[in-house]
Amino acid sequence: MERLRRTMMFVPGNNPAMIKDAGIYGADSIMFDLEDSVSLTEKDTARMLVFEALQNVDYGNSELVVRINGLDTEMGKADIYAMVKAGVEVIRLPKTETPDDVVETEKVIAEAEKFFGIENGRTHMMAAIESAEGVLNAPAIAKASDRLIGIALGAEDYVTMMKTHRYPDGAELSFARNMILHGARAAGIAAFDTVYSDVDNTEGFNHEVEIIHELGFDGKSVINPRQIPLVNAIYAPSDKEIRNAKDVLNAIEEAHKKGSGVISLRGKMVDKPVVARAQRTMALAKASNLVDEDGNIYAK
Ligand SMILES: CC(=O)SCCNC(=O)CCNC(=O)[C@H](O)C(C)(C)COP(=O)(O)OP(=O)(O)OC[C@H]1O[C@@H](n2cnc3c(N)ncnc32)[C@H](O)[C@@H]1OP(=O)(O)O
Ligand SMILES: O=C([O-])CC(=O)C(=O)O
Ligand SMILES: [Mg+2]
Repeated sequence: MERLRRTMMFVPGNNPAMIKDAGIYGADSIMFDLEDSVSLTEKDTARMLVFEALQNVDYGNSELVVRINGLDTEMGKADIYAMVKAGVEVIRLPKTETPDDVVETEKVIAEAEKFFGIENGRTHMMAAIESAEGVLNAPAIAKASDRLIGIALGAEDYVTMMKTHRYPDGAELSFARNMILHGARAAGIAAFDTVYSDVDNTEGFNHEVEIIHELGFDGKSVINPRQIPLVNAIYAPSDKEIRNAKDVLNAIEEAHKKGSGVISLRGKMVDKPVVARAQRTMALAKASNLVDEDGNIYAK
């Protein structure tokens, strides 16, 4: 089963208190930031703090990601070398415009792995897409490296360069979201939605999460621990969905025993894609602590 990445929490790389406690909120992925939440004068300090944390702090099961500065800045190469040395799981490339940006970054990552005697390919990557050119290149970016685990929308930069801003209905992001989602799915990797900056606006946040959940995004970048349970609640399957998924899995097992790959359940056809969706529902239910090992719903 693929790794669950419903929430990826940004943590400013120059904030020791946030870095220290980032593991206690249950984010699927923690993303330490060396880029736009860190001022130029703090870049070296942030790189050092994140390096130390990656080596010394236990973040449990959370996946560890670092957003580096791009290679078009003077920090990019030093960020990559330090994070590879520290053993980061995923390097997030910001403001990706072209597949070449991914390839160039991968080259430096591979160099760094060789330099530190680390197994080639151990450091994974993800690419954030934050401009018109990046959006138009999303399918090619998603296929630019085997190291990529996913691509993500960076909507704050994107709407700025598109000469608009964020609206409650998300119409301004519709094309970018669809390009990124299709690019990711065509490449067989994950798709992540962008941050929602209005931290106190729970209703607006929930509305946005409903939209991206319906579209099929794997998850969303978050900027505050309060946003994590809200995403998880929307991504958690309902009791009805869980019961139906269990019935589907039981029905297909019966069908397989009879040598068939298709069966009817309450008048609806059950076949391979329906089974795959049921398996995903059960995995989400387990990750959300809604069912036991056998898939039985816990009493509430
Ligand atoms: C466009 C972009 O590039 S977005 C990506 C870059 N931006 C970021 O990384 C911003 C990250 N988020 C933050 O800095 C903050 O959450 C803010 C500024 C948005 C809001 O700050 P606050 O209102 O002070 O947050 P809040 O009061 O909810 O904090 C509650 C607790 O959560 C902690 N916390 C808040 N955000 C984070 C975070 N992102 N990571 C880890 N811990 C956090 C706080 O330290 C605080 O801990 P405490 O109770 O032990 O003191
Ligand atoms: O990637 C994100 O969601 C945050 C970001 O940098 C942006 O929106 O510009
Ligand atoms: Mg950005």
